[in-house]
Amino acid sequence: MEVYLDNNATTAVDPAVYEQMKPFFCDIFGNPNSLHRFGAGTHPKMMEALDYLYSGINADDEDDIVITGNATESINTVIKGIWIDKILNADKNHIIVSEVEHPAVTATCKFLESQGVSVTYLPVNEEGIVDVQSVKQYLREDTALVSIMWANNETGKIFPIEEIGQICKEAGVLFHSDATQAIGKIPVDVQKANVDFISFSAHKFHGPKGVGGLYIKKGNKLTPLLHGGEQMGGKRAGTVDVASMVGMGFAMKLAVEALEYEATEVKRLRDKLESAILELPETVVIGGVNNRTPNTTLISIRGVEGESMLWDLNQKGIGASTGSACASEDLEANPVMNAFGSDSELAHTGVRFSLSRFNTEEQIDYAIEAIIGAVKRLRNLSSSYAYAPESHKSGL
Ligand SMILES: Cc1ncc(COP(=O)(O)O)c(CN[C@@H](CS)C(=O)O)c1O
Repeated sequence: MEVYLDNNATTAVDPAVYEQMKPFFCDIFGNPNSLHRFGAGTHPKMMEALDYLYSGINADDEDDIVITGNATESINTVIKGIWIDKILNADKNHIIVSEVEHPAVTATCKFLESQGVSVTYLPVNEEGIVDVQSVKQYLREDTALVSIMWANNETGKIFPIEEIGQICKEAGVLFHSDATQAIGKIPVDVQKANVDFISFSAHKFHGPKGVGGLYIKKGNKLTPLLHGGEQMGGKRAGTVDVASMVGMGFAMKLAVEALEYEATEVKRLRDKLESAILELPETVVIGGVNNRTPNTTLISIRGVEGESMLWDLNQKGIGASTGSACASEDLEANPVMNAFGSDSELAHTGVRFSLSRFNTEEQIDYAIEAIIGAVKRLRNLSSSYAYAPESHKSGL
């Protein structure tokens, strides 16, 4: 049996999404910017896709949603656009992010630091989220942007976006949230959250890889990352991938319709898997079990190297990860677990399981049996592991 439990890395395209995309490869193939019928033929479904995207995040008609290549591009567009507009060409020079952001945020901020920008990396508390008051505490006269993720890709922890948005609004500071791990898992309402920008990727909610979105609240202007043709009103040059845009829009529609299923059935299967693993001694959920996206659990299993566990599970047809896929290659300690203050040994023991609406009870039962067997086998093989209850910190 094959069981895919790495949906925070990427999801399968929903077959219904694929059906919507098919016509735009060989039949309705015109360039949307062409004035003739072959180009105009793409417009109805492109407009429908935008309607689905706007309603999916409760965007106002006067707001903008720019179709990008992925969340990484959307995030770079916001952070580098603010750098150009508010720092290089104005009097700001400070950005606030959390220390557990995705590398698309942190690496971009590191680049800006190399260009002389001051960046504050807010710590997370024992719950794994940023304290709202710490945002207020670090705001400065020259703060150009606050960028805090909506939900963490490794722990699933949900951040207090509405409260942070209110603080930024009152302070007159622009607020971006990386919503990549929120859309399709929990409700995302850009009006309630007081965000100026959000970023997202279609392949996180059963849309195609290689297409994403950037929400820009009305009244906000950003120097584009990509210059060229007049696509997206000049906000993102380059011929639009029509099939992917249509796919992303339809995936958003289906994802919003499935939020109730995520909150109930997907959560039930995640809890079943997690509870079975927590029956084992010296296991703990990183960040605790509250206030998370319904599909995600990051579990530390003392005495079991994350990579060894993944190899063992892969042999049994199960796909999971030790943390974000983009950090999988390096065998560094998990930065999110480091942020929790976990010791170096523990920081290598995290395994992330992230479910989707396509996982079944049978698959989870199979995975539980395989995981329990793998843990027992690997602990028996470990030269350093001996069950000593007093040695394991409860919680992280
Ligand atoms: C919160 C967050 N923000 C941005 C991205 C980047 O998405 P792209 O479609 O690659 O551009 C991701 C993708 N995180 C995957 C791959 S590294 C994970 O395994 O956690 C994300 O989780």
